[in-house]
Amino acid sequence: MAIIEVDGLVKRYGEHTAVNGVSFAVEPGEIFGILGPNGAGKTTTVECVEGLRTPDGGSIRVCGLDPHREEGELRELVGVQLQESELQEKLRVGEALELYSSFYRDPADWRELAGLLGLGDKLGTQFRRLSGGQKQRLSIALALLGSPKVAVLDELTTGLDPQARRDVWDLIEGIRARGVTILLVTHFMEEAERLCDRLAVIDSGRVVALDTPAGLVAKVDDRQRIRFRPSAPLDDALLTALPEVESVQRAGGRVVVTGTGNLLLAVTTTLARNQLTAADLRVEQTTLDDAFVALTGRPVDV
Ligand SMILES: Nc1ncnc2c1ncn2[C@@H]1O[C@H](COP(=O)(O)OP(=O)(O)OP(=O)(O)O)[C@@H](O)[C@H]1O
Repeated sequence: MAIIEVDGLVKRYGEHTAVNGVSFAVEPGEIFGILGPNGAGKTTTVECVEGLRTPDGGSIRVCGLDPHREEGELRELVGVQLQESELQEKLRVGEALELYSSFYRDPADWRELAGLLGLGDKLGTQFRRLSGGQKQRLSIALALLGSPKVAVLDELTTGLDPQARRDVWDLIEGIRARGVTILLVTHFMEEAERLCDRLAVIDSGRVVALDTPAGLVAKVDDRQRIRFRPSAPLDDALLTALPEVESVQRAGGRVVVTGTGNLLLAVTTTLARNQLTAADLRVEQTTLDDAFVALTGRPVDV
């Protein structure tokens, strides 16, 4: 049974419909991503899931509870990542963890959690003295203090350098391995591809696609492109005769073959049969970026 069920969610701000019939279901133990351009309605959707906003239509169940009506009970089951601005600059890491753990009936051991998140030697450090990555890890620790079944993480790695971002990804995978279901809002294709089991792409308040990262890419385009330099002049007809090949072009001394299926095997076998080899061979496939542009009509804004 799904641990999060969102069915036909509608949320309006005055005349503006920010979320217009969003539906998705998250299975226990999944990392489920919500991806979309700026203003698509991602944050509004997860704020409704967290019980922070009242929907204007549709229904939501999280661990079987209605987040709006049963917010008190939900607090014990759902961990929400705090925004940076919500923590006092002078609060020390240990104080913040102790304070926030007092909000839960059955909190996790905050010292152990700090160790797990690499903050064990920062307990006496004021929030304002932490690096971006440390602040982010603290906000994740705070989201996990109540030993939640579900963690909702919004723009998890925005503002982090590539190494800190990768460290946070490893951390999230570790948290999932402990059985926590994760609902993740993200702008980053690499993050979505690396972390998420499934993704809902939201655009203008609607789900435009819902699939695994690989499924989204395949839905949009399963074509591949191979580039190489042939070891001797090549007759294009050898390649265009192959059922896998759609087109053969030349670019800067290279042959560019576009096609589907097991294109690489078909092309390399044909070359070998004709005593040719391919130098500088590169295979390019449609990426999640390409899929996002095809689905929403625009590149993702960072
Ligand atoms: N409190 C609010 N009052 C009025 N309009 C709002 C409010 N919060 C969000 N909106 C509007 O609702 C739409 C959806 O906003 P939301 O923050 O959910 O999008 P988002 O996909 O999370 O965007 P971003 O990636 O920029 O954070 C936007 O047009 C936004 O301007």
